[in-house]
Amino acid sequence: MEKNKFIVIEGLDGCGKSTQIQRLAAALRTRGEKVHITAEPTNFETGAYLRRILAESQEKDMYLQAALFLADRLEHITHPESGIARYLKDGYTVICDRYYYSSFAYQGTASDIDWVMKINLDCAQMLTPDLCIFLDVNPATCKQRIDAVREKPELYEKSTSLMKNIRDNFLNVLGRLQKTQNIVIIDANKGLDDVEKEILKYV
Ligand SMILES: Nc1ncnc2c1ncn2[C@@H]1O[C@H](COP(=O)(O)OP(=O)(O)O)[C@@H](O)[C@H]1O
Ligand SMILES: Cc1cn([C@H]2C[C@H](O)[C@@H](COP(=O)(O)OP(=O)(O)O)O2)c(=O)[nH]c1=O
Repeated sequence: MEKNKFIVIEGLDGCGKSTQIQRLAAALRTRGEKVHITAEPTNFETGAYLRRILAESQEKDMYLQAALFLADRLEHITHPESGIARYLKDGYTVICDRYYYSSFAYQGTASDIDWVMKINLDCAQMLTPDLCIFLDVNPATCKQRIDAVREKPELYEKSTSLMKNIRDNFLNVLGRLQKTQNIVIIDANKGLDDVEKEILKYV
């Protein structure tokens, strides 16, 4: 893969995104690439507000949530100093922990998934990733991993059945988008080294 690419890593909470992003970044840096790691929700104001909603499991309308994630995403792309577009322009490979695919899967559980896709994909300044890798892990395994490290589960970590619905949404939406976007689904129910090797085949 050429330099200066926008790579998104997606998957359920606890699927291993953060761990694999660190490993991928290290591998790309060894190849001499400049790498910027980033995540959604962001640390900007809307992202911080969203993290509070998630941590406190606040009752919020799904359409409102989808709009807030979109607002956070727009700032994430366009922020003049630390936005994704700025890093890409400066020659970095950008690796992003979650992007609009998460809005489709999570906010799509209790709202109109097509509306969530429309507001995101129609958005004038929205950047299409060069590659999206979905780490597909059994929801029960993800739930066990989360419960092992969290005192209190967040909004979307409350039950294996909710996580199963989110996985189904991911697979549905990614299947639809695979026709027009570069999307790879990896069986990530394996050891860390095996998953890393599989990811590197596509990057
Ligand atoms: N392939 C794997 N096998 C076993 N444990 C894993 C694997 N990948 C990640 N983990 C563990 O699962 C937990 C969640 O991983 P993390 O990378 O934080 O996931 P995420 O960022 O997707 O929430 C961590 O404790 C991590 O060490
Ligand atoms: C980007 C995004 C995240 N989310 C949710 C998924 C996760 O449950 C949560 C936080 O994501 P994440 O930071 O990956 O989880 P954690 O740091 O707790 O391991 O935000 C959405 O619901 N919609 C979105 O558009």
